[in-house]
Order: sequence, then structure tokens, then C-alpha cells
Amino acid sequence: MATEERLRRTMMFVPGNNPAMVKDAGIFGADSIMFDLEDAVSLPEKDAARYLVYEALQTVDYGDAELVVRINGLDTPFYQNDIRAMVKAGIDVIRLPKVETAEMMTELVNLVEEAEKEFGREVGSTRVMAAIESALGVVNAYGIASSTDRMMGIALSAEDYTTDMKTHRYPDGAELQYARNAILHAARAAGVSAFDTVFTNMDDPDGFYRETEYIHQLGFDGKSLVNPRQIEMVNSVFEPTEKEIVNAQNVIAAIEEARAKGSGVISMNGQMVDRPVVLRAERVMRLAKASHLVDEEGNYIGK
Ligand SMILES: CC(=O)SCCNC(=O)CCNC(=O)[C@H](O)C(C)(C)COP(=O)(O)OP(=O)(O)OC[C@H]1O[C@@H](n2cnc3c(N)ncnc32)[C@H](O)[C@@H]1OP(=O)(O)O
Ligand SMILES: O=C([O-])CC(=O)C(=O)O
Ligand SMILES: [Mg+2]
Repeated sequence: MATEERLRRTMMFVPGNNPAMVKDAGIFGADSIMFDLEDAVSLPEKDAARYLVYEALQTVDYGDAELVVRINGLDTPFYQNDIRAMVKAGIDVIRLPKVETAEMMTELVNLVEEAEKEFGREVGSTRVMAAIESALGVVNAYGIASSTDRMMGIALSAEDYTTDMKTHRYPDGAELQYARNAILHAARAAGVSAFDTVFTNMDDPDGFYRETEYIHQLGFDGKSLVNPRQIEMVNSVFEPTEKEIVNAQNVIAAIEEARAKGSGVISMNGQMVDRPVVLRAERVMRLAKASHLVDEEGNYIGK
């Protein structure tokens, strides 16, 4: 399933007009690096940023990170050149900002396909994602999330969203409750990844940690980030604990024993273990493996 393909806990914005940040973006260990051609780049620098990111994609080794670019919106004069350059460079994922309808994704995908043909890239190899930044986008979230086979995920973009909603961000996040839940349900129903929004106050690590724990509890796959210092904090929240891993191993062993006896349910330390419990345990083990916390047999080895 698309949401389980790879770890996507951390998706770090890197301003596309900053050569030092673009060059070093791979050293911090983000699961996904997101080069920004949109709001981090001023209008006079749009062409230079596109060229800088294009060059970096040809020359810099970003290791295993998934490479994403946030292009300019469909209401700008820049998005067509952004799409052609990024597809030509072989970007993994194009993130379209300010998506409000499924038709906007269709327009993106048509241009991506044209560019893949023009530059000899395999048709279908470029994936896409949508940033949802308005009330209309939230209302249409499922249509957007299920608009194309290329869809990797959808993200809440709370800075623009709260502006559209005539509010701003508060420490308790109550103003984002509906959007977070709507986006998460749309992503899960469509089988794509769900990303929470950026947290922009670098001087409030406690607030960042609280928000990350909260969105992890809701079920998001990860979070958009603006600074490398945020990566380790997100990973520490998303990594399964030793206790969770040992419990998952016990659950899997118990259900295998039950199945050998022809039963789909068993009691383990007073807890009923049945299919949903087993599916959660299997997911814990996949996360543990991807986080290199277990060996090939699934035994906890820690960091
Ligand atoms: C609402 C929206 O649209 S949000 C998305 C658009 N915004 C962005 O892309 C902003 C990205 N983030 C940044 O530009 C910066 O992190 C800021 C402005 C928020 C903070 O900057 P600083 O206070 O300089 O950050 P900090 O002191 O932690 O930087 C430490 C190091 O990490 C680097 N760094 C910081 N942020 C990033 C980043 N996003 N990507 C890559 N490298 C980064 C700095 O260059 C610095 O490197 P150095 O030690 O070699 O000089
Ligand atoms: O995608 C994000 O989280 C950043 C952004 O553009 C917004 O919040 O408006
Ligand atoms: Mg925005």
C-alpha cells in the first residue's frame, strides 16, 4: 500500500534560492528533502532558484532521501517551467501548493506526462502530492487524494489555511482540528500518505514536541519541517519503543500459534489478540525495521 512504501516522517523544506542549504540538505537525515520554488523564493529569484535546484539534482548525492520539489501554484506564470525542469532532472515527487480541486491535480499530471515524454523519462515515474491550504481544499480533500494513480500524499499547509479561515495559529491547535482530521481521513480512504504542517517557532521546542506527539497520535505519516533541528525530535516521536517492538513480536508469535491450532483469536496476558491487533503489530515491525531498530529476525537491537 502506498502509505507503507517507505518512511516519510520528516519532509524538510529547503529554500530553492539558497545554494548552501540546497547543497548540504542531504546531511541531516530527513526522510524527504523538499526543495521550495514557491513561497520561500521571492519573485525576482524564481528563475535562478529553478536553475539552482535543477543543477543540484544533477550533481549532488542526496543518499536515500526522497526528493520532492514544491513548484509554484497554477495561478502563477512559473509552474509550467517548474514542471518541465523538475521532470527533466528526474525529481521523485512534485508537490503542488494551494490545491483546491481534483481538476488542479489533473492539470498537473497532464503537464508532468507531457514532460516525461519530452525528456525521455518513464511515463508514470514522477509522483505527485497536494498541499491543502484553504477551506475549499479541505472540503475537497478526498477527491484530491484520489485524483490520480501518481498520488503519493496530501499535506496540510496551516499558515495559508488559517489565513483563509480568518484566524491564525494558536498553541493548542484547535483551529486546525477539523482540517487535520479531514485530511487524514481523505488520505487513509485514498491509500496515500498524510503530512502535517510546518511549525515555525524555532524557539519553542516544547511546543514543537507537543504538536508532533499529537499528530502522531492522530495517525499522520509525518510532518513538513523548516529546520534540520526538528528532524531528530520527529524521529524520536515516530520511532516505536522497545516495549512496543517486543509486544509486537509477542503478538505475531501468539497469533501464529493460534492459527496453527485453527483459531484467529487468542488471549495474551489478558488482552484479546485478533486481526486488527496483528495488523498494528506488523506495522510496528515494519517501522522498526525501517528505523534500523531490529535485526533481520526482528529482534530489538536499539540504536
Ligand atoms: C509557510 C511556508 O511556506 S514554510 C516553507 C518555506 N520556508 C522555508 O523553506 C524556510 C526554511 N528554513 C529556513 O530558511 C531556516 O531554517 C530558518 C530561516 C527558519 C531559520 O534559520 P537559522 O536560524 O539560520 O537556522 P539554524 O541556525 O538552525 O541553521 C543551522 C544550519 O542549518 C542550515 N539550515 C537551516 N534551515 C535549513 C533548511 N531548511 N534546509 C537546509 N539547511 C538548513 C543553516 O544553513 C545552518 O547551516 P550552517 O551551520 O552550515 O550555517
Ligand atoms: O506546507 C506547509 O506546511 C507550509 C505552507 O505552505 C503553509 O503552511 O501555508
Ligand atoms: Mg503555504
